[in-house]
Amino acid sequence: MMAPDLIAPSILSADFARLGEEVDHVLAAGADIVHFDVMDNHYVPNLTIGPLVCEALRKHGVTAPIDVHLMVKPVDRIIPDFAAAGATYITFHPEASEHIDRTLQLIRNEGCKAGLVFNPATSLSYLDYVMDKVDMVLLMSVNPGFGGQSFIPETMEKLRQARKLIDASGLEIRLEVDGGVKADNIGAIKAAGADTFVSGSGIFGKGRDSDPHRYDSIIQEMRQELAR
Ligand SMILES: O=C(CO)[C@@H](O)[C@H](O)COP(=O)(O)O
Repeated sequence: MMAPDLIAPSILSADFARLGEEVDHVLAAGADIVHFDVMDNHYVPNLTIGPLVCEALRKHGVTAPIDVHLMVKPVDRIIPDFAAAGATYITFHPEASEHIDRTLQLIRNEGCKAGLVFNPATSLSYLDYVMDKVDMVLLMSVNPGFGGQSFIPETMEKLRQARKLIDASGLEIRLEVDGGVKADNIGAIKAAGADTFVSGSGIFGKGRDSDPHRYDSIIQEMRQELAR
């Protein structure tokens, strides 16, 4: 049975100068979880935010789950810091770990939910021997590093394959998709098997407009598309 849909605004596209307020607004508008992109200018060609910002959001009063997507290599050293900072999910790329099984166990041992992230050209076979140690499978529908890119259509078939693997496992594993997700394709992405939808520019937009009601209407529109 499919888990309830979760909408996860990617704060990469938020106004960082007003981050707490931006997160409050998207959550008040009906978003379910906060997607938190960590880039190290090494694994990906961009540099973003770390555990201090995650902790600051918790101190600000954010109680919603925080879904930390680590685009960081090597990855293990930073995991305890994010757990201490209040991360709920911690996901990482298999290419960024020398010992995938160990990294997944480390995340769970730190009290967080663990996930593996698949770039568009990364094989789902990385799941083969670790399915029982995974709480989330995240399929990138763009190459990681930047917001505002276009959804790669081949992701639809990969989502169908991942959905089959998850259903066959009988385990409670979320299937998240990230990159180019907007109100006009979210319905088709759900139909392909996703249950967790990351959207950055699709929710925050490019204009960095501070009108919070904009978030109400876009998240409502996404919910309507998901309910079709
Ligand atoms: O991890 C990433 C990019 O590497 C994403 O979370 C982006 O932030 C998604 O942005 P949009 O494609 O939705 O604008």
